[in-house]
Amino acid sequence: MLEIDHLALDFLRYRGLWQREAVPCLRDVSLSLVRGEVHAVVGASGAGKSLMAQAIIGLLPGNARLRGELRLDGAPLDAPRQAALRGKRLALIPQSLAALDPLVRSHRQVTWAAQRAGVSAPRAAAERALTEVGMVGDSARRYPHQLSGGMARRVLLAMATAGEADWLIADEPSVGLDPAHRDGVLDQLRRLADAGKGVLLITHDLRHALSVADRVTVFHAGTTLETAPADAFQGRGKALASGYARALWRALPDNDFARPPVHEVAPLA
Ligand SMILES: Nc1ncnc2c1ncn2[C@@H]1O[C@H](COP(=O)(O)OP(=O)(O)OP(=O)(O)O)[C@@H](O)[C@H]1O
Ligand code: NI
Repeated sequence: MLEIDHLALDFLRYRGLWQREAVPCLRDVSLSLVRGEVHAVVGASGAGKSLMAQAIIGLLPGNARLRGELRLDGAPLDAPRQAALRGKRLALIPQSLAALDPLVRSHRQVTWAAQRAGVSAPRAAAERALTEVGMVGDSARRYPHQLSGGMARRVLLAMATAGEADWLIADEPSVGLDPAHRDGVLDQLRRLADAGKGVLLITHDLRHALSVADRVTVFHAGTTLETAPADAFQGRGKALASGYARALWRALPDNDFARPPVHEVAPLA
């Protein structure tokens, strides 16, 4: 089990020449991932979802101050353990396409990821991972600048899966993809969970989350408001505990199409 327990995060920044102040970005984030599940985290832009992903994997900027606790299989997931497990047992599909190395062909980057993870036949693992995301033949040999945004995102997914990690943190893995490829990516995450991996799917799109997730955590202004089973999102949302989660659900076109709750987002104090 991968547990995130009351995580809070501030950024330290200079105010004037001498004074430093802490800018809060995560206030209270708790959720637990289990193997075999797709756990979606849904929330508006700027809510802190990517910071949570970076905190789990241990790749926060140096001026970040983190509180709270991360645990993996009951033991603290501290910085040395994150460094030891990153890319091996714990993989991230980053939100930013800039994570690709501009000077290296796609298939080589995927092979390196498999090598770093220590799999026994990295080339074959890379080939499999690229085929799985539909990058075959010439397209897999391109440099990042020769890829479309959606292709680059699929290469990042292949890099994360080539190492056969047990836990996969997918930060907006289907953004910018056409519907067929988007569904392909979501199906793949589902299959990985069905094969016993733990998958955290970060997305701002509740509909996409509900199409694959077992459980959904609703994230708002640096706080996890509630975690609900996917089937709690039905009807008028009476099974949901928070007004914000209900509002997100009812804002979907198939429901009331109520005004999206984005205007109600309170600034972080
Ligand atoms: N390195 C940083 N230094 C200072 N503030 C940061 C830094 N990274 C992120 N933030 C701030 O933290 C907040 C949360 O950012 P984050 O990227 O986690 O949001 P998000 O929920 O992933 O949004 P999106 O859906 O747009 O990806 C934002 O207000 C952002 O400006
Ligand atoms: Ni993000």
